[in-house]
Amino acid sequence: MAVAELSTSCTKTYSSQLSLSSYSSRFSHHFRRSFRPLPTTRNPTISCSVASDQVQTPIPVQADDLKGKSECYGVFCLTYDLQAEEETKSWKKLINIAVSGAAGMISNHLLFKIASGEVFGPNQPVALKLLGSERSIQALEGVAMELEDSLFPLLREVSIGINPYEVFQDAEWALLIGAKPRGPGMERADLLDINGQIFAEQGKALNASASPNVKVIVVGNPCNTNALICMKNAPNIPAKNFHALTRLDENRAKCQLALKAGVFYDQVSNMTIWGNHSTTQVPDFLNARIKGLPVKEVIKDHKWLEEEFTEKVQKRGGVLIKKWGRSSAASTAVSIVDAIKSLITPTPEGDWFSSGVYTNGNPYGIVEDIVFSMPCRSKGDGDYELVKDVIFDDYLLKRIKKSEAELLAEKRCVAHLTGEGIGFCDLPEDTMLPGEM
Ligand SMILES: NC(=O)C1=CN([C@@H]2O[C@H](COP(=O)(O)OP(=O)(O)OC[C@H]3O[C@@H](n4cnc5c(N)ncnc54)[C@H](OP(=O)(O)O)[C@@H]3O)[C@@H](O)[C@H]2O)C=CC1
Ligand SMILES: O=C([O-])CC(=O)C(=O)O
Repeated sequence: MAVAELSTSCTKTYSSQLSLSSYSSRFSHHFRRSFRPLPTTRNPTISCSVASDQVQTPIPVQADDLKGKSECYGVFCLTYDLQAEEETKSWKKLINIAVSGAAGMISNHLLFKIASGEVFGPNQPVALKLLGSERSIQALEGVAMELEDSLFPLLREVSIGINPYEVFQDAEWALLIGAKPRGPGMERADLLDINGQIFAEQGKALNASASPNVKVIVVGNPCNTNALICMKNAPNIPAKNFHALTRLDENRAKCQLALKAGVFYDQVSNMTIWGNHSTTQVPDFLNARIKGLPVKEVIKDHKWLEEEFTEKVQKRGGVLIKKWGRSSAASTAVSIVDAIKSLITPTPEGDWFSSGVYTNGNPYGIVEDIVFSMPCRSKGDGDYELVKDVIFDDYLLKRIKKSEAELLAEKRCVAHLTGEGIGFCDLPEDTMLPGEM
């Protein structure tokens, strides 16, 4: 089946039959310019273990070694018996955390938080499994060196590799951050396809290699649809385990409400972001609370809520890029930590958190079979339930519908990557990431 570009600039069809190489060679010039097929053969992972009772000489790994060998890295080649030490023998079983885009900006903040114990707790040793690419492998070694030099007691294994099937082996958490940023002149449809290929491949790899109950948080944009693609390519993993990160949007919304109300942001609760991590997202001021009161009772300027507040949250990422010259990385890492903690800690009574999750069985009438940000509660077991007691008004429903329509259009656009036929892109003109303006 041939790929055909249709007449308008944001309308394309894609076939699920094409291999990556035939796809890239037959597609339009900017795909050819920027497309990099993922490795299809298994490349070695560098496994770095400090969890058994042997002691080995550290051998630094050179980038060139990666193709042929599997070696541990520096201090992580040393091995220890955790049971032999008084301090470590009460620790929990080591958990495996896979991170893609591990040499990127967000990961540069996140990895050190995880390794420090800030995320999973002071008795939880962690293994970091870092996924890079041929492009980033040197940088990934630099990251591993910084992890070494940080002397984190809880960091017991580090592995780096460029093959997701190997890096995701036995992963209990997969934090999928790596994705191509949208470049000048690139259509959203192109971005959906390029990044969708990455997430289809990583879904397959998770399906084949990860722990069957792995929790997956997709950060790389467009994260809702990437999460859907990943999920569809991983049929052995429960659909409920896939999240698209909208926690940064929730945090941004809480901050703006606190600022307007003149309170500290810990007074803002029940903050839902509905929908897509894009400029159609809906920060819900109808159900949110300030000091336990409905926001609309505290902030009387409802026009501000509907217009300024909503737009501020939707476009916060773009404003930040203009100031900083790059997209939010530190606050995104913090929000990933928040998202994980929300799943491994019981949600405070009466409160909830937002996450982009699979819509099947949702109680709000949102169309099924998409990944949509909704209010969730957790018992702290890694799972969540959707919150039932939320209210809607016409404004909220209308906005939710718009985000839903956008996600349905994105889904049609990636049908070739979800096993649902030929992708057809008829995206709304104003479809944007929060970082774009
Ligand atoms: N959901 C959310 O709230 C937010 C999401 N984001 C998204 O997170 C993602 C990562 O952001 P950030 O860490 O700042 O980005 P960086 O540019 O610093 O890192 C991105 C990583 O993606 C990888 N990548 C995968 N494919 C490609 C490709 N074709 N071209 C270039 N790089 C590629 C690269 O790693 P490698 O070479 O190892 O594959 C790179 O290190 C982006 O998609 C961004 O839009 C950002 C902020 C908030
Ligand atoms: O558009 C981007 O890459 C940044 C982003 O998602 C955000 O800041 O919310």
